[in-house]
Amino acid sequence: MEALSSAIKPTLAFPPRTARCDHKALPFRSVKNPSSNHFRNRRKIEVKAQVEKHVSTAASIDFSDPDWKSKYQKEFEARFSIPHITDVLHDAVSYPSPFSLRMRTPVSPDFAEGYPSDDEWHGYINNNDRVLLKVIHFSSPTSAGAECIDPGCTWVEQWVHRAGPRDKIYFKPEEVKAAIVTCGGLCPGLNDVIRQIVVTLEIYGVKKIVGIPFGYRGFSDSNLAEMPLSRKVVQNIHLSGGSLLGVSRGGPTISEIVDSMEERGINMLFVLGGNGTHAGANAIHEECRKRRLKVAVVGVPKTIDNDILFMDKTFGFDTAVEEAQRAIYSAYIEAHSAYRGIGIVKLMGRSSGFIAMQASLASGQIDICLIPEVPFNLHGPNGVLSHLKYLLETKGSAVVCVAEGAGQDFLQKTNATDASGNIIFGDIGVHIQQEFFKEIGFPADVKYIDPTYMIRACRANASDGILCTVLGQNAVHGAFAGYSGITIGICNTHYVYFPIPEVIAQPKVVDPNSRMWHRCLTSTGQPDFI
Ligand SMILES: Nc1ncnc2c1ncn2[C@@H]1O[C@H](COP(=O)(O)OP(=O)(O)O)[C@@H](O)[C@H]1O
Ligand SMILES: O=P(O)(O)OC[C@H]1O[C@](O)(COP(=O)(O)O)[C@@H](O)[C@@H]1O
Ligand SMILES: [Mg+2]
Repeated sequence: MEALSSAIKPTLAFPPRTARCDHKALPFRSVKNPSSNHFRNRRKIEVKAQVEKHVSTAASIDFSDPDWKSKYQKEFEARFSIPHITDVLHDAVSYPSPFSLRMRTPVSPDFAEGYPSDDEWHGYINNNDRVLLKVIHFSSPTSAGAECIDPGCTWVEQWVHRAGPRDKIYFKPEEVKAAIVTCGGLCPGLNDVIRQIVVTLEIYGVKKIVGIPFGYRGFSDSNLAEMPLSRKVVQNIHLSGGSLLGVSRGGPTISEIVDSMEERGINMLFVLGGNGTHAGANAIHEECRKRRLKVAVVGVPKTIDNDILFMDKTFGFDTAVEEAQRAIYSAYIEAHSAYRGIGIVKLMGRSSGFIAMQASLASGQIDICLIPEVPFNLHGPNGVLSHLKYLLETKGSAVVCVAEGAGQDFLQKTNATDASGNIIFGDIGVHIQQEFFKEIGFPADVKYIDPTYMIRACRANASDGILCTVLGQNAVHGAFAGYSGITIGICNTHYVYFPIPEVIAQPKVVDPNSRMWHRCLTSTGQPDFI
C-alpha cells in the first residue's frame, strides 16, 4: 500500500515544550540537513543547546501537586523573561529617554537629559506591563484546536512582555552605531521595516546608522561596503519590494560576525529574518554576552510562510495570501475554460501550509488544498488523483492548491541543501501533474502555476505596511531599553517582546484539528485522501 505523505518526519530534538496534554506540543520538526558544512553545524549545535536550556524545564509536571499551576506559571514567566544587558553588565547605567510622544523632533544637545515637560504622561510602557499569550479558555481537551496544559484543561494565564518605548534607555544616542541586516529569502515588507528602524533611530538622536549588505555575508566579505542610512536614504524604499540591503543565505561563523561588529563599533544590531536568521541572532547575542560587550541584538521576524511560533501573523504573509489570489484566479480561469481542465498552484511553505490554507479560503475557487501538516494519498481509490478524476467527470474542471512542502514522501530525496542548510524540496506540483497523466485513463488539460518569486518580490500591502511600521519602531524601543536576544511579534492584536529561543524552538504549523483547517475543508469540499 502507498505510504502516507507527511513531508518532513518529526525528529524529537528535545522534550515537548509543555505538558503531556498540550495538544500543540508537537515535537521539533527539523528543516535543516544535518550533514551541511562544519561551521553551520557547530552554530546550530550552540543554538540548540541554548534553546534546550530555555525550554526543557516545562517537560514534566506533576498534576497531583496542588501547587502545579503556580509552579507552571513561575516557570513560564522565567522562560519568557527577556534578556537585558544588565543581566551581565550589572553596572550599566540608564538615562531618561529622549523619545517622547509629546515631541518627536530629533534630540538636540540642549535636551540631552530628556525633553522637559510639566506633563507626567509620555506614553511610555511600564516594564511590568504584560499581554496574555492565550485568550481562549478551552473547557475540554476535545474542543476544536484545544491547547490544554492538564487533563482538566485548567485556565492558566500565560503572560508575555509588552513592547514599546520605556522611560529609561541604556544607550546614549550619540554613542550608538546601529546596523541593520536582512537575511534569508525575500519577503514583502523588508524595506518598510528597514525604513521604520532608521527613522525611529533618528528620532532617538542616533547619527550612525548602517546597512550590512547581503545578509550575514556582508559581515565577512571585504568587497561589500556597509551602506550609510538616514531618513533621506530610506524615505521611499517601502514603495518597492525586495530589500534595499540585499539578502543571502549562508555566510560567516558567529565569532566572525561578532569580530566584525567589534571592529566596526556596532552596538545595536537589528536582524530581519526567519527561523535560521533568528538562530544566528541569538547566537550573536550570546557571543556578545560572553565577550561582555554592551550590544543590543534585536530580531524582527520575517517569514512569508508565517511559521514563527506565538505570533498572530508575520509581515509579508498577508501580502502573499493576497497576491496568491491572482495565481489561483488564473489557474481557475484556465481550468474552467479548458475541456477537462485542471489548474495547479504551488505556494510557499516548507513545513507550514498557512499560505496555501489561507489563499484557498480567500479564493473560494480551490477544490483540493494540500499542506505538509496533513497526510494524504495520491494514488488509490481515496487518493487525490481519483478525486481529481471525479471532479473532471462531475463538474468538468478542478483547481488544486499545494504547499511546497506537501507530499515530499512521494518524491525522490536528493539530500541537496541551500547555503543555509535548508533541504531543497522536489516539485510536488510537477509530480501531481505527471502522476495524473499516468494514472487517469483519459486526457486532461493541466496548467501548472508556481508564483513563488512573483509573490515574494511584491511590495507590502497596506495591512503588512502597518505591521512592519509597528515592528520596526518597537525593535528600536527594545534596543534602547537595553534588551538583547529578543524579537517582536503581534500577539492577540498587541505587540510583545519574546526571548528568541522560545519563538524558534520549532516551526509553527497548521493544526489539523483547528477550526481554520476545518473551515478550509468545508470550503473546498475535499475528502480526507486516506
Ligand atoms: N542554526 C543557525 N545558527 C546560526 N545561523 C543560522 C542558522 N540557521 C541559519 N543561519 C543563518 O541565517 C541566515 C538565514 O537563514 P535561512 O534559513 O536561509 O533563512 P531564514 O532566516 O529566513 O530562515 C543564513 O545566513 C544562515 O547561514
Ligand atoms: O529559492 P529560495 O530563494 O532559496 O527560497 C525558497 C524558500 O523561500 C521561502 O519562500 C521563504 O523561506 P525563508 O523564510 O527561509 O526565507 C520558502 O517558502 C521557500 O522554500
Ligand atoms: Mg527559514
